[in-house]
Amino acid sequence: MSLSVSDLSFSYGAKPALDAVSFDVAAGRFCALLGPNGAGKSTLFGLLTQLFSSADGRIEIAGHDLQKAPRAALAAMGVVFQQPTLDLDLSVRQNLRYFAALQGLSGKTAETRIDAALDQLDMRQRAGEKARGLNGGHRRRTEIARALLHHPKVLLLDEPTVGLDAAARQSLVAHVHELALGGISVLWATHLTDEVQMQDDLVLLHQGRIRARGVTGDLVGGQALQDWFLAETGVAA
Ligand SMILES: Nc1ncnc2c1ncn2[C@@H]1O[C@H](COP(=O)(O)OP(=O)(O)OP(=O)(O)O)[C@@H](O)[C@H]1O
Repeated sequence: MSLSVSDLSFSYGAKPALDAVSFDVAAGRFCALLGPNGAGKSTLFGLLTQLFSSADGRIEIAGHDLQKAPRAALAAMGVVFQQPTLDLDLSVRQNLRYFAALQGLSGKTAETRIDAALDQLDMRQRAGEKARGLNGGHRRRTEIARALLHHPKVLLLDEPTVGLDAAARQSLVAHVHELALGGISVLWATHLTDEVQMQDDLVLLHQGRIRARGVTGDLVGGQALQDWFLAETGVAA
């Protein structure tokens, strides 16, 4: 498994936010982490990225234990956080070059990887433009390209479509599904059911617990995902 989470629990003081969460994402799979506001998605991302840690449970990334071998585990992971993190005064290519340098990539290797990543997100023709001039969808695609430069095995995205219009959302969802088809494991956190496709893996998180997991089409059994989600959580998507 590229990403494996076992028995993970976390509390903010006395307040439990995650309770014995376990799931896996295999290579080449798009896994939607679906849950209403407050479900624990951001807490899980915080643990996966080591913003904080928990003594309860285990996280493995590409076979590396995040507690015991954090450098190897984190090196196998690309992350797109909920809050945008581009430098708006730099061009798309400069934003990627800076990140490549942080990863120890420079010269021709860096440029080749930057071109390849921009191609994957259909952003190569905009490489020279300042990030400030891009719309929200193109900014997000730039951030995803940047997260791919070090060739991670796992890509984490925390509600990446927040603030985007419907067309940009749809395009981003399609691009990231294509990345999964290329072999990377994707964990996509969202509270929006229309971002999930029937062939995707789904982890339904509600009030810190996993309520269901499996292939989306199998879980919903012919219902619309939105109706199933409402029935499972009592919250409209
Ligand atoms: N710093 C914190 N201190 C105390 N409680 C917190 C803190 N951060 C989150 N929580 C609580 O933990 C629970 C899980 O929150 P979390 O932000 O992980 O959920 P989420 O699914 O990401 O929701 P959202 O979509 O609103 O970000 C919620 O009940 C939330 O109120």
